[in-house]
Amino acid sequence: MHALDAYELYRFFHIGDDETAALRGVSLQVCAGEIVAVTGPSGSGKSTLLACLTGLDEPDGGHVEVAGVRLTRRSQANRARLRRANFGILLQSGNLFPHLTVEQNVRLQMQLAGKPDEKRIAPLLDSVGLVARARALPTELSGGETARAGLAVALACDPPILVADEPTAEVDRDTELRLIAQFEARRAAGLATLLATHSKALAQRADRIVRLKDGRVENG
Ligand SMILES: Nc1ncnc2c1ncn2[C@@H]1O[C@H](COP(=O)(O)OP(=O)(O)OP(=O)(O)O)[C@@H](O)[C@H]1O
Repeated sequence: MHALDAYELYRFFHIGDDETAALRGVSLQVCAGEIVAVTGPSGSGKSTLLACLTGLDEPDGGHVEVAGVRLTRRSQANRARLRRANFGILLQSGNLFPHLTVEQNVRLQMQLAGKPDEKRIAPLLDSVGLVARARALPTELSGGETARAGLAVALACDPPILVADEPTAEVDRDTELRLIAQFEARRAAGLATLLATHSKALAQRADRIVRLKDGRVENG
């Protein structure tokens, strides 16, 4: 059984009379212990795909299964329950509460999942290179630091599936290597990781690359 399965996803956006087909029949699978990179030019549908895969957006066609359970076409509450149980999510819209520090955001995420673990917070922040910024508020972070703080929140409960949009955006080479090590540790632990990225270095370390172009998988 796959950790994550998407079948023939379609997503259309309408603005006035204009229609954008953001996803046009995208299928993909991610197994436990696998890192999959989604690449493609700006506007090819990566973020839309990640939102549909995590149930934050509803595809217009096709469906998504998480650990063999259908996620699509369920109530918001059911989707939220499945999301909480299965995913750690970092999307471009961000996942940080603005009035809480980085450390407090991570702690809250653990508490919400019913898995408080004070001892894990410092090592987790260290693994994303943010120990020195633990007490900073999101408004005090750079773009790259914000992405890494969001990644720490997404990783807080060792989710079975990590879905991250541009997790290494705006980071230097050393920090990127540190984040790659984090994803590889997930692979070794048998956890699934799906990353949308423009980074060649990151994509090269994935087990598989899914290339999107104009809402379709190019190499499927
Ligand atoms: N809420 C929306 N309303 C209208 N159009 C949208 C919406 N979200 C995405 N789109 C359009 O759908 C297409 C795919 O967008 P998407 O953000 O998924 O691409 P992307 O590959 O993630 O791009 P980037 O690499 O720049 O983040 C684009 O043409 C975009 O303009």
